[in-house]
This record gives sequence, C-alpha cells and structure tokens, in this order.
Amino acid sequence: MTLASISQLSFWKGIFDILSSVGIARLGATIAGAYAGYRVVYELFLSPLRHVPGPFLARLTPMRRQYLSALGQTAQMAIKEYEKYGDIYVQGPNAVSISSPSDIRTVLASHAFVKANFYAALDLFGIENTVSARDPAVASLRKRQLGPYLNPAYVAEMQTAILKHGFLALQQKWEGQLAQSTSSSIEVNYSDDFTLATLDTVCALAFGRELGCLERSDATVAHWAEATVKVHGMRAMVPLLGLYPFSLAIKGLDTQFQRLTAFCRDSISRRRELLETGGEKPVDLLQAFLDAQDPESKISMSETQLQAETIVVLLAGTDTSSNTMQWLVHLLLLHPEIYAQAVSEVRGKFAADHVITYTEAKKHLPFVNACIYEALRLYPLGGGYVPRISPAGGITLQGYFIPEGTEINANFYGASIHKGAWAEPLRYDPTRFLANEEARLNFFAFSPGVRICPGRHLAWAEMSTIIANMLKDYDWSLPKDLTHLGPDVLDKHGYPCRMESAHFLVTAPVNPRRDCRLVLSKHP
Ligand code: HEM
Repeated sequence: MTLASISQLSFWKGIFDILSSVGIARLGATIAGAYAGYRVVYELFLSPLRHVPGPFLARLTPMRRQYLSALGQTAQMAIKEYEKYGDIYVQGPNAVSISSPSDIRTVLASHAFVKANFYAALDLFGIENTVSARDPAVASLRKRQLGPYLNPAYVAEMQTAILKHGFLALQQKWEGQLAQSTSSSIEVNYSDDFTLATLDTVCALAFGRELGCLERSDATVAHWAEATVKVHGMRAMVPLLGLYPFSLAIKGLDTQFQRLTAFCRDSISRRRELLETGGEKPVDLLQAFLDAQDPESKISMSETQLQAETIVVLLAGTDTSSNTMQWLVHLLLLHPEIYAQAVSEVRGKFAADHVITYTEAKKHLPFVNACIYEALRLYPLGGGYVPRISPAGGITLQGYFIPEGTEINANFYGASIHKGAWAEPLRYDPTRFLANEEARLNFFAFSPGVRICPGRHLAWAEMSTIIANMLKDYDWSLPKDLTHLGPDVLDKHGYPCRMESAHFLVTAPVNPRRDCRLVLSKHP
C-alpha cells in the first residue's frame, strides 16, 4: 500500500467517524442550516438585487410565489405587491417584477429579452410553438407564417363563422328559452354560455368542426384543453412524472390530452380529404395554417407544428375571450349609467333587426369598444406576470441594475392601475379610452412589443359582436336574489364590489354559478 492510498483511506475514515458521531440527520440539518445561512447573508449583503425592494422570503425561495399561484392568487398578488413596493420589486430568487408602463414597453419591445424557461411547460409534442417559443427565430418564423391569417382583414373574412357560432348561436338558445318561459324574461348563466360559444367558435375556426357545444351544453373539448395545460405544466415542474411508474399519477390528464391530439389529427385529415375530393376551400384558421408559408424562406409548417399550432389556438383563444366578456358583462351590470350609454349607442346606430358585424362594431361603436378596453384594463387576464430574461450586459430599471440572466416579470395588473398612467385607476370608466392615444399606449392586456397577442383581432371580433348585439337585442338586469353584488354594494374605495376572482392561466370568477347570472328580456 502506497503512502498516498494510506492517507486517502484515513481521510475517508475521518469523514466516516464524523458522520457516525454527529448522526446523518444532524449532519443533514447542519448542511441545510449552513445553506440557509449562506442564502440569507448572500441576499442581504451580496446579491445584485439586494437594494431592490420586495418581500424577503421571495428572495430566498421560489416556493412563496409557487404557493400563491397554486392558490390562484397571482393577480391579487400582482396588485397588492405593486401597491406595496411600487414600480420594481423582487418577486423570487433572481426574479423581479416591473409595473412602470415605460419599463414594460422597453422589456417587451424586442427579442433581446427572451421568454423565460417557464414557457417550456407549454411546449406540445416536445417542440416550441407560437406561445412557448423561447428561441426568437422560431417566434419570428411563426409570425411570418401565421401573421397574415390573424390580421384584421382575414378575421373580417371569417366573420360569418364568428357570428354564426358566437352571437347567433347564443341568440338561438336564448330565444328558445324565452319562447318557453312563462314570463317575458329568462335568467342565463353568462359564464357557461360565453365559454361554450367561444369554444364552438374556436373549434369551427381552428379545427373546421361544428360541434354545437353550446346547444348540447357540452364542455368536453374545454376539459381536454384544461387537462392539456395541466399535464404539461406538471411534467415541466416534476420531470419524473414523464417516467413510468410516476407517469401513472397523471394518466387521466394525459388520456385527455391524447383525445385532444386525436381530435386534432382527425380534423386535419378530414380537411385534406375535403380538398382532395374537390370541396371548396373553407376560410378559417385550419385552412390558413395548412397553407401558411414564410414569404422569405418559403418554409411551411411540419405536420407536428401544424398540430401544435391548432391546439395552441384552442388553449390561448378560448378562456381569454370568454372570461373577458364575463368581466365586461359583470362591470356593465355594476355600472347602470355606463350600460345605458352603451345601449343608447348601439340602438342609436343600428336597426332592431340588424345583426352587427365585426367590421361595423369596430367602425361605428366607439363607446362599446371603449367598454371592452376598460374591462381589459381592469382585468388584463392573460398577464398576471409575463416573464422574460434580461440580456447580456443587463439593464438598469428604475435606477437598479438588473444583471444578465435575471427573470423580469412584466406585471400587467400593476401597469393597469399604475398611478402615473391612470387617474382614479380603480374606477371603471370607459371614457378614458375615447380618442385617447396615451391610454392605448399604456394598455397592455394583449401584451405590447414583439410578442404581442396575435389573436387580438379574432378575440375582438368575437367579443364586440356578441356584446354589441346583446346590448341591442336584450335588456339586461341582475337577478332579484343576487343581492351581494350590485351598483349599490360598495367597496372601501366607494366603487361597486366586484365578484371574487382566481388566476390560474387567466383571471376567472371563483363562483360563476352564483355570480355570473343575468336576466335577459327581449328589447321590444
Ligand atoms: C381577450 C382575449 C385575449 C387576451 C386578453 C390575450 C392576451 C394575451 C397576452 C397577454 C399574451 C402574451 C402572453 C405572454 O407573453 O406570456 C398573448 C399571447 C398570445 N395569444 Fe392571446 N389573448 C387573447 C386572445 C387570443 C386568441 C383568440 C388567440 C387565438 C389565436 C390568442 C393567441 C395568442 C398567441 C398564439 C400568443 C403568443 C404570442 C407570442 O408569444 O408571440 N390570444 N395573448
């Protein structure tokens, strides 16, 4: 035995003796304690973010925000923390949140601030898509391929289908209920009805399928979509769930995702069959995505990319539009004078038997459009926090240097009530969007910059036609037994109390069965 191996042996024996004398558990606790101590010292005295305000726990562990987001508290937290800490604060280890409109515009303006790895949870079939792309090249290519089909001109071409599955389907349902009703009014649940009408619209446009979800009160596809988001999110957080036997824990969710995939593949095959048998080319998103080509490189989407992008339309385009309409109707019911002004605009501009199209709503209904903007300002529901990564060289925001690699979360809720940008920020006041360029500049519900929501025109077409036609054809009121909310039930600021919300992917009412009730009677 050499001298070196003898000294190695005695080293390991020494370690062994220490382990035995202290006990493994005590050693574990000692290491954990030492690490915690190091983290505290680092965050207090060494971290480049040490001077940025924010809750101390957030600096130490990501678990604080993970816990709050698991409770659906993301939006509330975004508002409270903006009110407490201001334009910039530490939101997690190596993560800050920003609410100043000009900072948000700077960060979201360019591809230099790439999307954070968080978005990998939305990769479908293992590849990046329009929403999840962290690689700017993928995002730009997809924008060149799909952008022309999500612009106002193509959306206007799809408006017959948008009306058919949106307002006209709702009208048919409500007229049927009114015909059966013994009184001249009916009570509807607008959460259910908007969700199913939006689902029908997206299924018709993105999959070429007329499912009649609203008519049959069938939310199966919505459940597949929800399971798809959950299963991908869980696998991203706990990679072990991708491996057998751990995968069994999420088998139910995965089965639903597989069903959605099969539905998507079947829809694409049906479309190809239709075209092969000489059928007329439909004007919808599925057709657009099949035809999509990058004008520069002439690259089309692969089969997997096509499937991923059609599913992305379902995931990004259903709850967003539906929930915005829910908040809008809720706000109009709480503000009778604003509701009356919107009604008067619509009924003043259009005859009773006229069905208002997207193009007409956009052109002739500035106040109704302002009501939608203002609802989205108070509920920028797609963006509690929108995470990006600071680029090489870092950036200085609000006088604090934010080093390269830091996660920067654009806080749209904070920006929506930013004291410098909005007077009386908590008041629902659509007039602030009437011919006001600055208000539009500080409006972030669709995200500004290079990753702006490409579905915003489609969403607007769905929302504006449903709301404008509803205002024209029906008188709205709150059910008599809904007394916990209403124009006279005020919060501490003196504004009408709003229904409780939770934010998971979007901000949604917590208790839609109780709160999203609306009495409709036919306007004579
Ligand atoms: C009122 C309705 C909608 C709202 C409030 C909304 C909001 C947003 C927001 C805030 C983002 C940025 C998210 C982020 O960067 O993390 C976004 C992105 C996106 N939205 Fe929408 N959205 C709506 C409707 C739609 C619809 C109908 C579609 C369907 C095509 C859609 C498709 C997308 C896509 C594909 C992205 C990713 C864009 C990119 O990262 O380059 N959205 N949306």
